[in-house]
Amino acid sequence: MIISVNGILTNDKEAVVSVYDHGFLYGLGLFETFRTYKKEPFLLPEHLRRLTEGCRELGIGYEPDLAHIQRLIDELLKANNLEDAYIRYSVSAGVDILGLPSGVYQNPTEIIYIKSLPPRDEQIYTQGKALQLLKLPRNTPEGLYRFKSFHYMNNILAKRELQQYDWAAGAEGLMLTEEGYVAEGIVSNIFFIKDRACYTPSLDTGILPGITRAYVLQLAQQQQIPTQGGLYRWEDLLEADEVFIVNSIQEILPITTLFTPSGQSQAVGKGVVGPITRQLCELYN
Ligand SMILES: C=C(O[C@@H]1C=C(C(=O)O)C=C[C@H]1N)C(=O)O
Ligand SMILES: Cc1ncc(COP(=O)(O)O)c(C=O)c1O
Repeated sequence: MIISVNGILTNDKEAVVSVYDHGFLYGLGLFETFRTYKKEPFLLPEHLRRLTEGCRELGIGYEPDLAHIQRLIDELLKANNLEDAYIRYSVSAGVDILGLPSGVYQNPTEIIYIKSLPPRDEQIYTQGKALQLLKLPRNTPEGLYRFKSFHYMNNILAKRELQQYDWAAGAEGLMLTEEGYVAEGIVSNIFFIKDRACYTPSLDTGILPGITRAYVLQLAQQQQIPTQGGLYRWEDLLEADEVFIVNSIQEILPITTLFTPSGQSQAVGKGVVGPITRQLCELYN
């Protein structure tokens, strides 16, 4: 694939970063993952805003420029002959001393990855996916709130646990906080519907403030569906009428089966994709 490294289109097999890049040395980097629809990146300003705020907090001297990124995305789509693509826009802190930094990172490394998207599985929107409760708790954020940082060890350990559950092939893994509150999926935020109201874990649980989470909350509010962020337990999902998960690549994914770590399973509501989930899926994008 052709990717962009500091604005230069590069064959991904030849792209290199320094061993002194603090993204490599200390995981000090942020990224945004989003998709394009017929060459148009979806919710790009919102992604750039989250990236800007993270760079500011971490002292990475980098300010995303919408026109610059849009131009690079256009070039990458053309170079890779794609229209609907998975884009990962990464900014690492860049080269600095061997040791923790003391000031602002002045030479960040900007990398834009691109890959094709898997074919859309229409069955998910009729039959739904499974959600596997994991034993591994969600770690606490790096700072006062969670960055979309390179630090995905907790997520990767969660995926390794998920792979132990033979019955959960294709499921998303769900992590709880240390206190036992519903947090988020390995790569998704979660919602549930009860008595026609829409609930999602509060950002106070330390979850990623997902771009799609915010967008879906807006969609629900525009449809006069009551929404609430709060502290919820696994039992709330067991008693829910509908459950779905969201992220910028997979959009809104209905959940119709819940699994515990012991393999016990339960259908969500009537065991079919619920009406509000269907309504939000139809409204998405
Ligand atoms: C982990 C990445 O991005 C996340 C993964 C997905 C996905 O697999 O569907 C979607 C968006 C992000 N939550 C990444 O490395 O791009
Ligand atoms: C842990 C986690 N939560 C939530 C999300 C969804 O975030 P977004 O809607 O910004 O893609 C992701 C996706 O990157 C994620 O990795």
